Amino acid sequence: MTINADCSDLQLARFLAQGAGGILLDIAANSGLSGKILGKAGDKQANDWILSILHQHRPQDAILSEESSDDKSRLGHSRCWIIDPLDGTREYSEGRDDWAVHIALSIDNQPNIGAVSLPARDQLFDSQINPYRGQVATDAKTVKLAVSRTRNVPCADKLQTALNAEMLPMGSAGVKAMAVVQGMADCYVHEGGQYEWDNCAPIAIAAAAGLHCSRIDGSALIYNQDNVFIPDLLICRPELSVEILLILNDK
Ligand SMILES: Nc1ncnc2c1ncn2[C@@H]1O[C@H](COP(=O)(O)O)[C@@H](OP(=O)(O)O)[C@H]1O
Ligand SMILES: [Mg+2]
Repeated sequence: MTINADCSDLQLARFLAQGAGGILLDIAANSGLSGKILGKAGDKQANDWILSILHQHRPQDAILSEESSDDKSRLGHSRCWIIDPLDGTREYSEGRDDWAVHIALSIDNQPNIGAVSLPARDQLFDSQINPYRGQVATDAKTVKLAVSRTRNVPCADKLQTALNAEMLPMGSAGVKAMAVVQGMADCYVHEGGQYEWDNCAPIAIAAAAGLHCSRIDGSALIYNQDNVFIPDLLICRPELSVEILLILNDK
């Protein structure tokens, strides 16, 4: 796979998400590896390839990747690529299809450009996606919540009770965020922590699609920070955001 030297940031993000997805599918199909060893091999090979392309095409830009050490030199840069070469490593290792590749470009701490591939589903999303048009995920009576399939999320339980909502457990932050973008779910809520690479590209895409994106106290999500831990997040249909924020912040 190749890409033109004069490609745009969005074209590059799409190329990286798709190419790394192909590498991950190939390793899963042909390496003979399984379980955690498969996950580690996939993470490393996808990361190495993404970094080699970024070094070639955007040598001046900073990079923050889950799979690379962080010397914090990125803090002096306006432009920082924020990468999760394999989000949903657990699900990938188990041979499931709910895992993703996240490629984001943060400019001045904002999640400006994003591409997320769901390679096992042959899907690719980016931050020039058509705007959200108020599509309804359900029969409009039952709110559907995308939640972690392996982690306890107390605030999702709170929403389920208050809204009589239906839980849709699935792996990967990217998969859950894209479920809301696609209208398969109405809301993705997480607490207990994530890192910038887990949500920067998904948030860039969800925000471009017109969805509400914030921390669960309603404050903004900010990237390329000194501390890359992000305690919680909320992505939901915009017309639900006021009600959901009130429920989440009702003490
Ligand atoms: N409490 C927590 N602390 C750190 N990372 C977390 C976390 N909860 C979820 N994540 C990360 O968020 C991603 C989605 O998790 P989940 O499917 O449980 O919602 C996973 O990324 P990785 O697969 O890249 O490690 C997972 O590690
Ligand atoms: Mg991740």
